[in-house]
Amino acid sequence: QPKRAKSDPTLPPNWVERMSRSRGVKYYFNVKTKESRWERPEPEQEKKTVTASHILCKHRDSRRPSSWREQNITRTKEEAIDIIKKHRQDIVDGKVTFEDVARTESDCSSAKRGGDLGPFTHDKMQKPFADAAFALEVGELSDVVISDSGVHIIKRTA
Ligand SMILES: O=C(N[C@H](Cc1nc2ccccc2[nH]1)C(=O)O)c1cc2ccccc2s1
Repeated sequence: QPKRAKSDPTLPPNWVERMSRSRGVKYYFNVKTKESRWERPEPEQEKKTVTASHILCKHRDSRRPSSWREQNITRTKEEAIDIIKKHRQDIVDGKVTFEDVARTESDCSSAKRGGDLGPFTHDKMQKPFADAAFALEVGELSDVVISDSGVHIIKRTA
């Protein structure tokens, strides 16, 4: 559904506007919980999630230049970008599957799950990563994405 504006005039589900006869002013009533309140309830901030997997190649300037596969990561960011581009090409050429590459090559602990991060809302991941993941269609593979953790490619799965 479309993103709701902060000043959204509609009310969240089950809430109705009523008039208080005694005070002659509006109040709000939840027809489900029978709760009533004077202040207008805010529309729920939509909790849209996407489910995605990724392959991460860390480098020496990564936030944590260490991983399950390499105790002290010293490659440069440029080298990490080249490595991720090669993985992406192999996946696109059908030489390997995304999950198999993630399992052996990803510097993220999600490597154990074929790179699967599970479902997440936009606010839960670093912005560049979240922006890229939320821009993908289901099944789509991202371009190279740079975050403070390193260099990623992302596949949206749901
Ligand atoms: O932040 C994680 N792992 C970091 C590396 C990393 N940095 C990320 C930044 C954005 C998205 C995924 C990312 N993974 C690490 O292992 O140093 C996560 C691991 C897992 C494992 C399962 C599900 C979610 C997550 S998020």
